[in-house]
Amino acid sequence: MHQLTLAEIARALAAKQFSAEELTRSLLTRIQQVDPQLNSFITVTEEQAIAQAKAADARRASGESGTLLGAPIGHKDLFCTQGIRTSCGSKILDNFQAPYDATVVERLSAAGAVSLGKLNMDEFAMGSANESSYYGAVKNPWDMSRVPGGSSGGSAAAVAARLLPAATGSDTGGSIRQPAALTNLTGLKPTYGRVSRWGMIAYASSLDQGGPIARTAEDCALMLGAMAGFDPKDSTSVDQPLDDYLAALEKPLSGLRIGLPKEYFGSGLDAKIADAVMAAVEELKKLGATVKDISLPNMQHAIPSYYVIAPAEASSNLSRFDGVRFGYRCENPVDLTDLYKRSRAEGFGDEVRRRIMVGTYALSAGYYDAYYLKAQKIRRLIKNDFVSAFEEVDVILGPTTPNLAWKLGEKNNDPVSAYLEDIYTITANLAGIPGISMPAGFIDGLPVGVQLLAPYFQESRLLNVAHKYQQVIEWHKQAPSGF
Ligand SMILES: NC(=O)C[C@H](N)C(=O)O
Repeated sequence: MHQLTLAEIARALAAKQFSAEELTRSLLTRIQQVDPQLNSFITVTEEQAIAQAKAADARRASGESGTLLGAPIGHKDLFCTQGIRTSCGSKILDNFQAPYDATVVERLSAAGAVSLGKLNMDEFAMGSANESSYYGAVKNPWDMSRVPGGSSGGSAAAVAARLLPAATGSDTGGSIRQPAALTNLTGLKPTYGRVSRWGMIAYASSLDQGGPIARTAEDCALMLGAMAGFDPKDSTSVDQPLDDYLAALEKPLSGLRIGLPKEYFGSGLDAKIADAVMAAVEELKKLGATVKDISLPNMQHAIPSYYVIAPAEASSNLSRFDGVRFGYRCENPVDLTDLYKRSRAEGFGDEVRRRIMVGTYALSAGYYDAYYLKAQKIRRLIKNDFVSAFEEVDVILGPTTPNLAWKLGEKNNDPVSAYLEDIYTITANLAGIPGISMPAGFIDGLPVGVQLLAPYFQESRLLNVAHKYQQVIEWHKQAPSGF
């Protein structure tokens, strides 16, 4: 059962090959057996999952038939879940139980999805390796001595290891696409504003966006259909009609114009990854696509501007964790200042503290214009690059990451080298456009991802291209050995 995709599960449940309860119980047993080595879950919600599965079976018995009815999923542990710990991978929220469900959680459960638990992540989504979690590093099922990517590393590892067919993630600078690439999965970052951020703990509010991680584009379409849509509770949510993501999957690719930005193939890219990416381009050409060389001239400024904007927004967002209102409080504070200082110093990990300090500095009087404002101006230039590129092409294609999954601990003493791993993904967040990563082969047994970017609100186009590609290649069907 654990090898089935969401779409296959939907068919099997409809054909009564097994019940949602049977499926849920079998996956819960598998999680119990397999996850201790991987560490992909922070909290397994066994009782709630069985109750939800029983409810899904009852709904089906009374005539309902939604595609996600009874489908097992997991949530990145930054989506608030009522009465269940939502830790954000941090000690400071280790004791936090949200009083409400995030809109994404609510929508998926209304569709009948069964949540098996909360998935590990980099602390406050800050990281590309899932090593900054208070709950320990997550392992990559393709090589247990390597990282699964981050910050949605628990979501990626759990889906790659067939503990779950799909999971939610969030992407501020690549956190859905990069772990998907490093674990042979398909991960979609929707347009900024497409998926509600209500109840998704904020890291960098002008960049954060929730989205799905699954094995196939078809499954991402199923998930997105339930997750996306206008939410009056999120002021950045966009009131625009949803596409029929499933119907769009089958559109032929003849005439599709693909842009290959020269900046995505420059120095810093592993040559073998470049070859795998070009092999994917050849497959897409066979399906009728045409290819054009393009340029995104301001891409070189993306990392520096992101690493000003994201920490600046984080320093503001994370000021609410003060030891007073909720979360961790230090023992025996001598006065209020001591309470703030020690609760935050003891509650946050190194990477989060580093970013709060960088962000606070960037926003401080006298430096705002020099850093934050300048970074915002660069951001506009990056956006304009995409707008002009999309006048000539329908999608932009390149590698998702410059390197393969690295060894656990390898970049711990060099945060900048980890920041550089986001080079190809960050621009989509700065511009707000959607992006997808899809499996495109292996190098020395490690997965390679190809990234596709599209104009605003064209998630259906991305899912369509990835789906058509997945019908002619087999990469996404490969499972890590032993799983
Ligand atoms: N959250 C993300 O999208 C990951 C990115 N590597 C960051 O640390 O900001």
